[in-house]
Amino acid sequence: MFSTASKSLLCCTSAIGPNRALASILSKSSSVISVPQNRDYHEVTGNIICPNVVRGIDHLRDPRLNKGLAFTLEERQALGIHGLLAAKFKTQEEQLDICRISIDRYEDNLNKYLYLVELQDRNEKLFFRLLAENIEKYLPIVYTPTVGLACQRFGLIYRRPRGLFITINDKGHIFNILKNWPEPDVRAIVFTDGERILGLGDLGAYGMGIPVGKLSLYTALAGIKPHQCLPITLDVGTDNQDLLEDPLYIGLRQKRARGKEYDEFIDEFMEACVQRYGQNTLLQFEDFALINAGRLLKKYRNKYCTFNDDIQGTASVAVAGLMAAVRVTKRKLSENIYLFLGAGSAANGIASLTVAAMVAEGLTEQQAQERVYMFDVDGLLSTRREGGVPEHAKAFGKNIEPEKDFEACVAKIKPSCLIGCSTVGGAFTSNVLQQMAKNTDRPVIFALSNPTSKAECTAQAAYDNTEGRCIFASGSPFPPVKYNGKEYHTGQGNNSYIFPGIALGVIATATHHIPETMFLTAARTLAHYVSEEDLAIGRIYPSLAELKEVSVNIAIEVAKMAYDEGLASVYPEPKDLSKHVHNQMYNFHYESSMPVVWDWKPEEKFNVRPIQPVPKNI
Ligand SMILES: O=C([O-])CC(=O)C(=O)O
Ligand SMILES: [Mg+2]
Repeated sequence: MFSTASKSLLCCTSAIGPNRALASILSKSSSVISVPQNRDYHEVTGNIICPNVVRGIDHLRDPRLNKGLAFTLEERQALGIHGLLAAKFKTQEEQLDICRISIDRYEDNLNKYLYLVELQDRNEKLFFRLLAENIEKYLPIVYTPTVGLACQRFGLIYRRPRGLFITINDKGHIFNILKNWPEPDVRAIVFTDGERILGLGDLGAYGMGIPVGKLSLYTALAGIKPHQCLPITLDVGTDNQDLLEDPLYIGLRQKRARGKEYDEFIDEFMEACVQRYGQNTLLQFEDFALINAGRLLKKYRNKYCTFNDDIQGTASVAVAGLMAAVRVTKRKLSENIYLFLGAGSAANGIASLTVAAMVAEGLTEQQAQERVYMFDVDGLLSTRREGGVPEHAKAFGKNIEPEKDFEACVAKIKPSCLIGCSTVGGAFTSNVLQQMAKNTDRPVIFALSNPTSKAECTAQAAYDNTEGRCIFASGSPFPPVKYNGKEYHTGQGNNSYIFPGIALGVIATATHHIPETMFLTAARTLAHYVSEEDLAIGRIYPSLAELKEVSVNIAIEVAKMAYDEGLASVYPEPKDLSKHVHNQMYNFHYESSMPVVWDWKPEEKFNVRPIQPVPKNI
């Protein structure tokens, strides 16, 4: 049986390229350098290029070296590629124009996605510069929401592999697989087990698009060098029956490993990562299901340099939005009543960080928790309901009358902030939204589930049903809203405002673990970026165009905190942290490929004695 995903036909660009393995097998941990004999291999790892093992044509075939028509005449001749390119010499700017024109020709976003994937495989610097300079335009393609579609269609669009697939069958050998990754200087690994891909559910090995997309933002937004980033999918099977029957499915065709087998696998993975790349390697959990996300974070957070983006990154961006909204509602965080739809990892992460922010305003933890309500598939989290309150959300259960009807709940509890983390598209009905408008003068409404189809309501619906009085944010982008003759540009409360900056700060200081307070620092830094102009057009986040600046500033604040709290391992502490952070960053512009030539004068300072006759039979 074909899944819906694989049945739909696609017209796509070709991304086929030579599938050559890259050269260096240089393991930090073993400090053994082995240079493969295969002539097709060459030594290009990270910033290090060994010219004696890079053949001329590799400068065109290797995406990290390729500049296409931007190679100068001198470079073409010196590298032995003259004649392999058309006569025209182009600047990177001219190439960027061509890229934009080419992408604009596609109407279908998935084809735009494929063009960009192919560009990344062909010319890395051009890809990242294009993305970094056109964030508003291309972020929704390489990232949410289009990346969600790409994951659903992954079996069809899978061409050149990117990242590592480690399966449950590799248990006992994970370190050996990590050794196959050619880059010796990985600083950050984003990994998923594919069980909760955005709001789309269990996509198994098709989830690989997510770590790849997240790491594209590491580079484009925070300038983390591409060779320092490694995307990994942990393939432990899938419980998605549709995929198990999909002939195009590329993952293990078996049910998910669970329990002891799964836990041992993740334990081995975490340990193998630090064994291969060092104790300070940043390990970002992405799109794990509720049953694993929270407990694994708790298990590893003080042992490794790790965080869960869906819990902590999402929490940080949501709290930043709530902080910025204070300037409009004139209500302190501790004066709101919060109702969450969904009581999963994202909801609990946001709720906990909001509690921390309310405590910072002067409430006790208990007083702060009393202001937070949650509603899940079984209704309001009431200690009196059948089955009680799930363990992971215990802090937010209330001793009140159970309620299974969400609309009734919104009327009864009268929240001033409604936060959707339910993955139920359209769950904020007109009635719910109208009730929010009755509850308070300026209701805060966040529809955070991704991608767009899973958002709890659209931006337009939120404005239409609250007489334009709401403060709205969503996880996926929405087009501008028109209300009462005015246009509003609502913000995207997506963790992309947070994780690249956190990662840069952590990497630049080699922080050995990441405390919760770092996410509060990131939230405050982000909230400071929201200008009066942003608020005037309905946006409680800075524009996506400012994402790079925001990310670098989050990194600097995180770096400061790492030193203040004794978490950094880069010593001595740099005098100028901002400069230190900037110094680590990727250069999006082409650099010269000319061999470096320098003066070298052999000096014969000594009078060498004449060669003596060599005695025989020695
Ligand atoms: O990827 C995104 O857009 C945000 C996120 O982490 C999720 O929804 O899981
Ligand atoms: Mg996620």
